[in-house]
This record gives sequence, structure tokens and C-alpha cells, in this order.
Amino acid sequence: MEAKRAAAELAVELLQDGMTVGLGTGSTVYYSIQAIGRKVANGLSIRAVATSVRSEMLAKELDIPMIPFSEVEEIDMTIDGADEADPEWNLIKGGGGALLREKIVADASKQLIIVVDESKLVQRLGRFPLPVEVVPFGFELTQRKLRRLGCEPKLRMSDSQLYMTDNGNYMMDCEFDSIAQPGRLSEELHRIPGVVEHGLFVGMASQVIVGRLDGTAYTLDRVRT
Ligand SMILES: O=C[C@H](O)[C@H](O)[C@H](O)COP(=O)(O)O
Repeated sequence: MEAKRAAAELAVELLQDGMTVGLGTGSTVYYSIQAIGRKVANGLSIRAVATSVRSEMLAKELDIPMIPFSEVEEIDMTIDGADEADPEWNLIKGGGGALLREKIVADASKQLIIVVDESKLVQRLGRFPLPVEVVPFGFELTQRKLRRLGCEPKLRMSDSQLYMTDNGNYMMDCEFDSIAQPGRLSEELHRIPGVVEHGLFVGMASQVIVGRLDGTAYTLDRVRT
């Protein structure tokens, strides 16, 4: 908890007056949204868009000024979590089910700041099952096509019900041994018609902030290949 909070709060220090801010989703960004709420109460002037219904509700409770995504042309900075980050700052996201809106918001953002604790750092992506959002129509066929990419795709459940995203889609959690070429896998996933979006964020992060258990945080050095 202290590690998540440390990363989340350090990221919020990057915000400046006048910014349009993207609010990510998850238990790490929760602390960022809380910290933004405190800064807004103390006079920080920003407007925000959320990547999920639950982040939007939290932001509204904290009186963070929200604008509809339809009114946004460009987002200055988005703060979001991740399930894994590799040394090149490639990510797996979507453990909390919000990957589609997160990717749309990240793509519209000048800067994507990722906040994680040290347990999320990996040398190679794939230990965490890759979330893939699929349309309900023909999901069995989509599942078979995903399996042909070398993974075991499991339909996500929640309280014994099929998990449904904020967008009315299903989620397949795809277990790979490891992901050697995230960029290539991303392209292959996009070729499957039933796939709406997947949780690989390749080359999108502008910074990865890592929290330690002792409550300190640092920016991960980026290895370029
Ligand atoms: O769909 C959810 C998001 O991608 C989250 O940012 C990600 O799962 C990390 O969440 P947490 O900070 O709770 O580990």
C-alpha cells in the first residue's frame, strides 16, 4: 500500500495549473486521484476526464472538475497504473477491466505517466495474463483464434457471472509463457475481428514511476533497444 501511494503521489507533483488531466483506473491510481482531490481543494486548477465509471465516481466525490471526453481535444497528462512494466516501458494493462478507455485516453494524451509498485517490474512481459477485450458476438470463435497465438485465453468471470466491461464487452485473460515481441503480438491481436482492444501498451508511456515499500518512489530508467 505504501509503495503504491508513494508512486501515485509523486506523479501528482507533475500536474500544473490549467492542465487537462486523464485519470486512470485501479488501486494505485486511487491514491493519485485522492491526492489530486486534495490539491484541487487547495487551489490547483485542472479539469479531468476518467477512464472508468469507478474513477469518475471517485473524482466527482472529491469535487475534481470533470469534463465529458467528447469535449476534449487533447489531454496534457494522464496518470494511470499498470499490471506489468518492462525495461523499455512497455506495459500490460487491463487487470481492472478498463484497458479500452485507458488506451483511448492514453492515445489522446501528450504525456502518459505510469504509477506502479516494484512487484510490477518484469524483464519480459507475460507473467501477468494479458487482458483482451472482445465483443460478445462469436466470442467462442475469438477465443479459438486467440489460442492459435500461443496462449490459453480464459473468459473473465466476476461473482460467478461473465465479467462485462464498461463498454458492454467480455474480457479474455490470455496466459502466455512470455511475450517476446509485444509490438508484433499487438498487430496480430488487432487482426482478429472479435478483438476490440488488448492490454499491451507498447511505446505509449512517457514515464514509469515506481514506488518502494519504504514509501519512496523513483522514475524507472528506460532501456532503449
Ligand atoms: O484495467 C485496469 C488498469 O489497467 C489498471 O491500471 C491496472 O490493472 C493496474 O491496477 P492496480 O493499480 O490496481 O494494480
